[in-house]
Amino acid sequence: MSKLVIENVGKVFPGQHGAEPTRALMPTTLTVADNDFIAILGPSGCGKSTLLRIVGGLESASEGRVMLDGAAVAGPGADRGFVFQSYTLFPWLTVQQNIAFGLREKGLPEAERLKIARDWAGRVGLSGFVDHFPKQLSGGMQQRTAIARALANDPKILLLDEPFGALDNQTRSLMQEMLLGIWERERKTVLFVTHDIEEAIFVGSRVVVMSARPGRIKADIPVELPHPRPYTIKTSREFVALKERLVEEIRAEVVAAGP
Ligand SMILES: Nc1ncnc2c1ncn2[C@@H]1O[C@H](COP(=O)(O)OP(=O)(O)OP(=O)(O)O)[C@@H](O)[C@H]1O
Repeated sequence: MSKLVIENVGKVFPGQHGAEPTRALMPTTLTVADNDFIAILGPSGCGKSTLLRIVGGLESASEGRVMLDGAAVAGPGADRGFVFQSYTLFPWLTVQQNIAFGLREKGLPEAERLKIARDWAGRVGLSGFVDHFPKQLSGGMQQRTAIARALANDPKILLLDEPFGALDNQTRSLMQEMLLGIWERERKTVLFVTHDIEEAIFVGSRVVVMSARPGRIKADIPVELPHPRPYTIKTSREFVALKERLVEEIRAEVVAAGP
């Protein structure tokens, strides 16, 4: 059964101060199976974030509808876990308290919230940092915390918008492995927006390529690399062939998008 159905979802932003409206997203249809890991690639401004924000209920669609487990999405909710590129932790809370934060809404007693948070801190490699505050953490550790916070709530779907975009290459690579490891163990349904072709192939079970603005889906390519995927898979023949194909797809769109 489909976990998520995005049905002819489009977005037009009204023009500000008499300007023309902006079409950010052409009517787009995408069906996501339970436990799928969809990487969404596309040139800057093609509407990737807009699509993700509509699924997250942070933005309303101008047309079409989003169904999650058969129910229409009508706003934000704890059944969707969001992680953004910029660090969004509460600076006055520790790592453990940040991870536990969303669990309040579930009405769990504090001891249980903190236990779940400690467990998730361990799963993202932050066991020794539960009492640290965000300003004491590197960017990578802050994003580990944000991912743990999103997952601690046990959402139906995880929505990641360039979560590793601000990290250096080495950290980014470690974060990809961590996220993929969690997915391989826990089997979550994930929508993951990225600019990075290699990242999309490494983590994704499908790569969806969007066209230049206003975006629509121009290719939907299964990644048939086996799991578990060690980072060395990035130099395998299959990986390199898929990367070459995607470079061509994206290049055409970046050229079409213009400077
Ligand atoms: N609130 C808004 N009001 C008006 N226009 C907007 C708004 N949000 C986004 N847009 C426009 O919609 C288009 C799509 O934006 P969006 O951020 O979804 O693209 P993106 O593919 O995620 O880009 P990037 O990869 O650069 O983050 C862009 O032209 C953007 O300027």
